Amino acid sequence: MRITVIGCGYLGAVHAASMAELGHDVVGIDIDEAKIAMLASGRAPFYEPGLPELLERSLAGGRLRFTTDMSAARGNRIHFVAVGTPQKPRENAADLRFVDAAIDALVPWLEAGDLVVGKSTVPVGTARGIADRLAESETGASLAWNPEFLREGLAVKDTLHPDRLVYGVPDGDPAGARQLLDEVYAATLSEGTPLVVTDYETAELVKVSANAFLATKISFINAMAEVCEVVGADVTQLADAIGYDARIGRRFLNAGLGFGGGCLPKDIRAFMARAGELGADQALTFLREVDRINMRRRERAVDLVREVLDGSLLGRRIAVLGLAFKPDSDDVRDSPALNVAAMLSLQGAAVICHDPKAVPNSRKRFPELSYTESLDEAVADADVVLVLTEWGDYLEIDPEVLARKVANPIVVDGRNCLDAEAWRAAGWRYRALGRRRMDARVGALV
Ligand SMILES: NC(=O)C1=CN([C@@H]2O[C@H](COP(=O)(O)OP(=O)(O)OC[C@H]3O[C@@H](n4cnc5c(N)ncnc54)[C@H](O)[C@@H]3O)[C@@H](O)[C@H]2O)C=CC1
Ligand SMILES: O=C(O)[C@H]1O[C@H](OP(=O)(O)OP(=O)(O)OC[C@H]2O[C@@H](n3ccc(=O)[nH]c3=O)[C@H](O)[C@@H]2O)[C@H](O)[C@@H](O)[C@@H]1O
Repeated sequence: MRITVIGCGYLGAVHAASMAELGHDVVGIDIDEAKIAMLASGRAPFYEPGLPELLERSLAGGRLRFTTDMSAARGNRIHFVAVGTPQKPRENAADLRFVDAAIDALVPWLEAGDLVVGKSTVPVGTARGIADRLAESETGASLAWNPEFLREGLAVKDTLHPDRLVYGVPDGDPAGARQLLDEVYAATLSEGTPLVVTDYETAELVKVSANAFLATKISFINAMAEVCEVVGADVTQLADAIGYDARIGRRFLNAGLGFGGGCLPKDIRAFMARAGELGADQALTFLREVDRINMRRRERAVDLVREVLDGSLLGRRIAVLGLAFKPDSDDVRDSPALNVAAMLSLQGAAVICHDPKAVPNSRKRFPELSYTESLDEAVADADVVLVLTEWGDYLEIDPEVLARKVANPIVVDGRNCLDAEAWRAAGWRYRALGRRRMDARVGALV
């Protein structure tokens, strides 16, 4: 099948390379010339495990190319739209400018029988509006909505082997969108991947409600962490214990700094905004609380650092390990870690930041912070070490070795990811969000 993918960011680049991996003939189109130049030369413009290998294979095999020229869409049968839908400045609503511009640019190249397939995350009602525009264009092209559920860091696996596929198609599916999409995803469907074929609105809502549920689950456990902090209980044991109940499940119950990234925060806000426009805002007021609980975690982390430094941040040397919003990604969009680093710096601390992959993006976002690519340099003479993103590199740190490099062996585990007992045994004062205070030096609860 000849396929266009419009928008080659975290979603689109992986989607284009994965479609080529499935054997299709794919052209990826983006307005960002630098990004396209990198992709065309086989380099991923962001860190995503497995993507460089996919790019290399498909580019060499001639099944994949990249361009900024929309006319390359001509003659293709399927046109995926994977452009950004960020939060509007100073508003909760999604900014649909990029989707509108992509459709405008695509329409002149569409032909009868073509299928435009929305993948971007959009407010419910967007697809029907685009379908109407396509109908007015008299190109004979039609629309399906096929939301994407991939996770950064696992994007290639999630695209090639998703938990489910969802197709939003018009009533009666006159253009045979389902059949075309079944051809696109034939290899995936042959693995028994569950498929939900539904209307546009349900497809759009499946996407945002899935993200809203995940955000709610994280904020639920972080609300429990707040209570644990007050009574001296341990949220990680609590999560383990409730997670054994199959109805609850342990996944997405990791308490800590909360959720960030280019999707969960903006998606729950856009969902609330859309519900408000539809007069259904009461249904989603709980998401406001989910957002607030989430943002409070960042402030709590700053308070905890101040607490372990006996009340004063001024001039104190703080090693921040981890800047990406999650491990195995270089994405710092709405990153809790970077946000905490910036807050500490603003409050007068001498912050030095390390991340295995996200330093360049962090530097662009906050040039005023100090960065290093060397873990040793980051922790040298630190008054406190913060682990804010649970990269594998940090989980492998030997606390005994690290203790010899810092000024004070104090660690704040913002992700509840370290082996607390091992760090305490190595002489560290270990503190974490949502867990009781235990000071190795006095060997008791403090
Ligand atoms: N990042 C992720 O893990 C996932 C993202 N999504 C959704 O996918 C969409 C894209 O997200 P990301 O890839 O993260 O964003 P991104 O910002 O990394 O990529 C968006 C790309 O679209 C390009 N673009 C903007 N206007 C264009 C136009 N008129 N023509 C061609 N290209 C254009 C930009 O230059 C950029 O490269 C969003 O709606 C997001 O919510 C959905 C699932 C997963
Ligand atoms: O719409 C999207 O873009 C994507 O958003 C999320 O994927 P992603 O943002 O890549 O990352 P997640 O693994 O969901 O993590 C999101 C944030 O929640 C945090 N998190 C996750 C799990 C947890 O238990 N606790 C927790 O704080 C992570 O640290 C991270 O900051 C969803 O998981 C994907 O299904 C969805 O496609």
